[in-house]
Amino acid sequence: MSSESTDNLNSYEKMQEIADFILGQTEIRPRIGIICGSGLSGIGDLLSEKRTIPYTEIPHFPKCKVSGHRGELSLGLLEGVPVVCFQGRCHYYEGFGMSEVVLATRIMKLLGAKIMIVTNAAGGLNPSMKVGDMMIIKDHLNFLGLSGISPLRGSNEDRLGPRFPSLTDLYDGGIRQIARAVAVSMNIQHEVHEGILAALGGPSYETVAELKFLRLAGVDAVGMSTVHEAIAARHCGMLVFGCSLITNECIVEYGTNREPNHEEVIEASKNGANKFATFISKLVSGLRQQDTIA
Ligand SMILES: O=P(O)(O)O[C@@H]1C[C@H](O)[C@@H](CO)O1
Ligand SMILES: Nc1nc2[nH]cnc2c(=O)[nH]1
Repeated sequence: MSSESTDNLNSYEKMQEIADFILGQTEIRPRIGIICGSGLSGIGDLLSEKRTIPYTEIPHFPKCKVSGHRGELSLGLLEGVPVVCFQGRCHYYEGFGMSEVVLATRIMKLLGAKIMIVTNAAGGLNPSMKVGDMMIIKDHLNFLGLSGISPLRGSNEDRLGPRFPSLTDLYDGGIRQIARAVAVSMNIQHEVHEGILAALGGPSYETVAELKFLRLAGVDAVGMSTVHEAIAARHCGMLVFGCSLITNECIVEYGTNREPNHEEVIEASKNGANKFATFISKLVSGLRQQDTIA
């Protein structure tokens, strides 16, 4: 499929076909689905009894092309929990339609996942956040969604969820609590923040004026993804946990001669990837112990 916006993946039957194809490749029946952000595909390397499928082999599946995204999924056991890990995502700015952007989310639901863990690389706007820190997403400000660009636009698929879902407490409070406890157990609580993610359209980074505006609005970190998947996950009844790796400090002053760039984002996520992956795998272990995935 081309990366042009075809937005033609709304068909439940097509999604079921994709899910059936994946289920036919493995005995793993995932309880948790993970979406890996830029440079964070290493989470999938921690899986045992792993079966990896390149997106190019999956019927109808869009092919993501941004560097830092591997373009494959892995099914296996993480801390003994069956999971599916999407190592690479499609972004709206690439030209994909929203139904392609959230396809992985809907597929994990059809594979049987109850919880979605969604991750991304984000710019740190809150001055207390340093490159390499993590931010548990407490809530989001979705600038695309506020103007009607939604994965739920179009006729509703009732087999997935309701026409008018609520997004109150979208990022599950119980899972966030477990994540905070994991941070303490790893002695990284000073590096693990909790805050508001703003989603912008990208692919350009933000202007100084936009960042000043976002700061006034209470935003802690800025990204180009994640919120659409979170909305689609809530729509189809999954619990959502979101976590950002802070890959760059937002430049909120003029004339500094500093600029954000994707190479810096990838470099920072490479450096932070191991700790981030350990944090996510310990969270999965915590979810198993609390029977959240039963
Ligand atoms: O897939 P994510 O949201 O982690 O990727 C971020 C947003 C852009 O794709 C890119 C910007 O550097 O990283
Ligand atoms: N919008 C946005 N997304 C990012 N992803 C990684 N860094 C950034 C950033 O500074 N801004």
